[in-house]
Formats: sequence, C-alpha cells, structure tokens
Amino acid sequence: MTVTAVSVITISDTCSKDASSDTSGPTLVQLTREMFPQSLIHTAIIPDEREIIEAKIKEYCRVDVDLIITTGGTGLSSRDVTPEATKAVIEREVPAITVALTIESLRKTPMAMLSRSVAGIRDKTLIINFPGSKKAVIECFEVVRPILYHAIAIIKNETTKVKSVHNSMQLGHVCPHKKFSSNVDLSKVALRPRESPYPMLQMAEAFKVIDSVMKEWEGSLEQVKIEDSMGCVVGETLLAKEPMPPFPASIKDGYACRSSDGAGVKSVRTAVTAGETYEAPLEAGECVRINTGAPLPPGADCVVQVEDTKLISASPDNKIELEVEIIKAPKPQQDVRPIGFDIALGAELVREGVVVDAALIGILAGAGYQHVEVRTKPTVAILSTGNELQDPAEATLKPAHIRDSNQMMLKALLKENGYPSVCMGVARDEAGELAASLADALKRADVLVCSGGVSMGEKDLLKPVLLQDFGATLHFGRVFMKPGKPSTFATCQFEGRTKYIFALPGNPVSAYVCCLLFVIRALRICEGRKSEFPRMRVRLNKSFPLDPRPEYVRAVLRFTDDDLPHAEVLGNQCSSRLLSACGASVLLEMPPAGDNLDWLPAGHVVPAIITGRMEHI
Ligand SMILES: Nc1nc2c(c(=O)[nH]1)N[C@H]1C(S)=C(S)[C@@H](COP(=O)(O)OP(=O)(O)OC[C@H]3O[C@@H](n4cnc5c(N)ncnc54)[C@H](O)[C@@H]3O)O[C@H]1N2
Ligand code: MOO
Ligand SMILES: [Mg+2]
Repeated sequence: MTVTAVSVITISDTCSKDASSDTSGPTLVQLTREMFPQSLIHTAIIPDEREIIEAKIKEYCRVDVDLIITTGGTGLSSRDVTPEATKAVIEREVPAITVALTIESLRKTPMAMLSRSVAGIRDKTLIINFPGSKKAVIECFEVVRPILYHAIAIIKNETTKVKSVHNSMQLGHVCPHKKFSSNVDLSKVALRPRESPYPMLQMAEAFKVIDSVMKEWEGSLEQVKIEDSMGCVVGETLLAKEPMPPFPASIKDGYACRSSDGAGVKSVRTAVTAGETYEAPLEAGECVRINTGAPLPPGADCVVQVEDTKLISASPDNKIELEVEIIKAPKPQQDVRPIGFDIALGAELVREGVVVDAALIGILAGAGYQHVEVRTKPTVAILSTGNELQDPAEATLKPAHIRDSNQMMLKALLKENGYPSVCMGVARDEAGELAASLADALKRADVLVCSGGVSMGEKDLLKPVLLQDFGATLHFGRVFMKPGKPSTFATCQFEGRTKYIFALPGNPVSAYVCCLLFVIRALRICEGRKSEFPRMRVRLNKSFPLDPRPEYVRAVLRFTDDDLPHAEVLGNQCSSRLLSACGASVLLEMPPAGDNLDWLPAGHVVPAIITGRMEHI
C-alpha cells in the first residue's frame, strides 16, 4: 500500500500573513517526508477562518489525499475554529486518536487540556488536527506514527494488507518463512527520493539521541551464578560474611614461634601444614614447623621463615626435626596474616554499579557467595540483509555473491564487549521477507543490530519497512561520519515492549565502527555503565589525508619513549576493507577536512578512542 499524498495545512492568521513565521508546517512536512518518502506532500497556510478551512480540507479530499494533518487553531481563543471546521467536513470521527493525543500530551503538560483537536475521515482521507506549536507537532506526530499506515490502509480499503497485518498482530509473531506482506512498495523506482530525506546528524547529536532514548530502557535485576557474572554490572552491595583469613595464617614456610622467646634453639614440637589445625598451645622454648597458609597454633604470634633458621638436631632417619636455631629474634606478628587481614568481617566486597571482573569473582567465591545480583543485559539479535549474501559456510561463491561476514563479526565484537547475541541469519531485499525477519528478530531481542539496506538504493528497504510496517520512530537516519553515514537508529513498539533497532550500513567497516560507537554505547547505557570508551591523545606516525566527514580511522598504537604513543594507521581505510580493522586497538578521531585543512602531518596529535586490545605494545 503506498500513501500517495499527504497534506499539511498550517492554520494561523499570523502565518498566513507572514509564511516565514510558520515553523510547525515545515516540521510536519519533514516528519511526513521521512515517514512517507514516496508520497507527494501538499502544503498550505490559511487564516483562522472556518469557511476557508472547510473549503481547503474538502479540496484536498477531492484530490485523493490520503492524510491531512492540520496544525493550529485548536485552542480556546475566539479565532480558534479548526475543530469546528473539521467536524463540519468529516463524515466519521476517530475519537481514539484525539484521546491518544490528549493522553500523551497531558503527560507533558496540563495545558494539553486546552486543545480541542479533532480526528476523522472524509471519503477516503484521514484528517487529524494538531496544536499549533512546533513542539506539540513533533510530540503528536510520534503519538500517531505507529497507526498511520494501518489506518490509511483500512480507509483505502486495502483489505489484503490490513488482514495480514491484523493476523500478524494477533499471532504476535511472524514466521520468517511465511510470506509477510509489507506496506512498502518501492516499485515506482522513478519516484524514489533523489536525495536522502533524513537530516544528517553530527556525531555529538547522534550520541545525545542514543543517550536520551536508551535511558528509557527498563532494565531489571537478576541473580546469576558468580561464574557466569563476568562483565555484568552488579546490582547490589555484598558484605563479607566472615573475616579473611578466618584464622591467623602464616605467610611463609618456616616455624611458628612465640616472639617473646626471642632468638636461639627451639624444640620443634610438630608440623602444621595448610589445611591442618593444631590446638595445643605453644610452650616457651618450643616452635612448630608451619607452611604458608596454615593456621598458627595457639600461643604463637610470629613465623620465622626457614631461611632464617639452622637445623640443630633431627631423628636418625632425618624424618623428624628435633631442634632448630632461630637466628634472629622475630617480631610479634612477623610473617603472620592476622584474622581479617585481607577482608574484615562485614567489609564491603562489592557495591552496585561495579563491573564484575575475574578478581571480583574470586573474592565472591572466597567469601562464600554462589550468586550475585546483576543488572540484566538487553538481549541482542543480529540480522544481515542483502540478496548478494550467502552463508559463510558455503565453499563456493555463487555468481555476484559474497559471504555474509558482518553477522559473525558483529557477534564477536559484541561478545568482546560483554554482550551475548543471537544470530538471525540473512534477510533478502524483499519487503515482505525483511519485515518477517525483523519481526522474528524483534520477538527474540530487545536490541536488534542489522546491517545493510539503509542507504539510497531502491533495495535499501530497512527504513521504509521499519516506518511503514512497524510504525517505528526513526531517531536518526544519517550521521555526519565516515564510515557509517547512513547509520539508522529507530525504536518501535513490538508485542507490548519497546524495541531498539540499530540499522548499520552494510559495509563491513561501517558496521564495525558503528557497532562500537553506537551499539556498545547503547547497551552500556542499558546497564547503567559508563557509555564511552576511554580516549587518549596520540601522535600520527605518518601524514593522513582528511575526508570531508569526520573519520574514525583504525590504527594500532606503538609505545615509544616519546611523550605520546604513536598511531600506525592500518592501511587503506575504505569502508569495505575489514582488514583495516584487524588488530585495531584504537579509532582515531580525525576532523573533517576544512577550508585550508585537507591533511594532517606526521607527528600531529589526534584523539584516539581505545576500542581494542593493546597487544601491540
Ligand atoms: N547514492 C548513494 N549511494 C551510497 C551512499 C550515498 O550516500 N549515496 N552511501 C554509501 C555509504 S557511505 C555506505 S556506508 C553504503 C551503505 O549502504 P547500505 O547500508 O545500504 O548497505 P548495502 O548497500 O546493503 O551494502 C553495502 C556494501 O556492503 C556489503 N555488505 C552488506 N551486508 C554485508 C554483510 N553482511 N557482509 C559483508 N558485506 C556486506 C554489500 O555487498 C555492499 O558492497 O552505501 C553507499 N552508497
Ligand atoms: O558511510 Mo560509508 O560507511 O563511508 O561507506
Ligand atoms: Mg545499499
């Protein structure tokens, strides 16, 4: 089903006198263009005159406009007559849209009570009143976005599409094998936009969008076995249930003594090895042979290491030491770890927000914990898209095909950063199948990372399918960066939950860089972790040509006795050449080429994002 035409009508005395003061209309045009890239968009600015409003709406209905959105004139002032004019021309009201707009707007401001918006149908056109402010228009558009396609399809009586959408909604799932019909029809390729309808965000804006959207993530806490908690974020504070060590323990292999006995010959009473206890109190002039880690017998308050003793006498078979000489007078507590020396009883072992590492797992194991409460990680699914892709396991390449390398690469990259994921295979460039694959993935994960199909090609279906079949909100569809320009970040409601979709570019390096900069950031925010990789300043070891876009250059660091590490760029940075990311320990943040700045000399200092292992030191 295609939405052939949409009309945006600004209803305002002021704007009808001075069009440049109309900000809501252009905003609405941009929102509708993003959502209906194939549609014609009519615009009009008219005064708050009831007859003119009625006439304009009827005029658009006559020319088969599918959707009319008005902005302005819904308030309480005497000139506000949009609702009355709309009521006069619609044949059937759609009150639930008005209710939804009111509810959502009231969440933001009680002033929403003063809006009298109306929604209804005239012939085959859906008409919705929005308030006049730009902010309200953006908010209201997000409210109706998820239902627009479906509503228009029903009104246009596209029963086939409607039924299938109804079915998939009832079934709550879509089997990727079953043909899933999509609303998307890009067959009129001549109508495709010849420039991207998506504003190009600066990196900082993209990060801000991700941060604000992901903070809505409703995570929870779960108990995991401590051996499975590596990389998780602890969600509780745990205290030591017993002191560590639980007894005064020897630090050395030697002899437990009474420091008050001083130096000289001592009789060796017995031996205490680690794991054994010896309860009889030590008498004056006695010592006990002891191993590291073993408990001191009662009465002993120091350990003399064997290196500081001399053998005086032993049994004939030399199996028993009888006397040793303590060469130097020991001090009290010498080479002894008193009770609680490492961890005091009740000491805090870990607090909320700490990321579990191996040492902490050891501490918790040693402290007798089997489980630890951690913040749930979002479940992640990975989906590749593209007719040219074949399974990496296939030995022979089919003509004009390549193997899907993104899926495994992204899975490994996520794993390397502590995020398990499930691979959902490859969706072909067919709207119905893509929609089915997306639905299948969204059923299984909170966050979907897909790659491919987000640029300008007529087979780049991801954005239209997300918008038209999933009512998704596109938070951004292009970013001013290299690689990664067509990166897309969207959310949608699916089976009653918010789903987060990162549609990365298909180029392997673009997918790699954007997974690191956008996806890992988002997942860390879900866990309440620091979202950014650490950064440091490094020196270029060679001059580097600048791209018109800010570029994330893969490099390794060489640590010399220079003040800063040297960055060695990993060869040709073309975004298809995944070799340029192999072994990369950093992404160099290169500035975009400027007026008279198109390259950086060797030795120039640039910021480096530390995204990989530093094995090249
Ligand atoms: N007219 C324009 N064309 C392109 C633009 C543009 O602005 N105007 N942007 C270019 C940039 S930048 C990028 S990045 C790519 C991204 O395109 P898509 O996201 O649509 O990716 P695809 O076209 O599907 O694939 C791009 C490239 O990557 C290969 N690929 C895709 N998936 C995989 C995979 N799973 N494993 C390995 N390789 C994969 C695919 O075969 C293509 O060669 O768009 C430019 N075009
Ligand atoms: O944005 Mo692309 O990743 O430069 O080719
Ligand atoms: Mg493409």
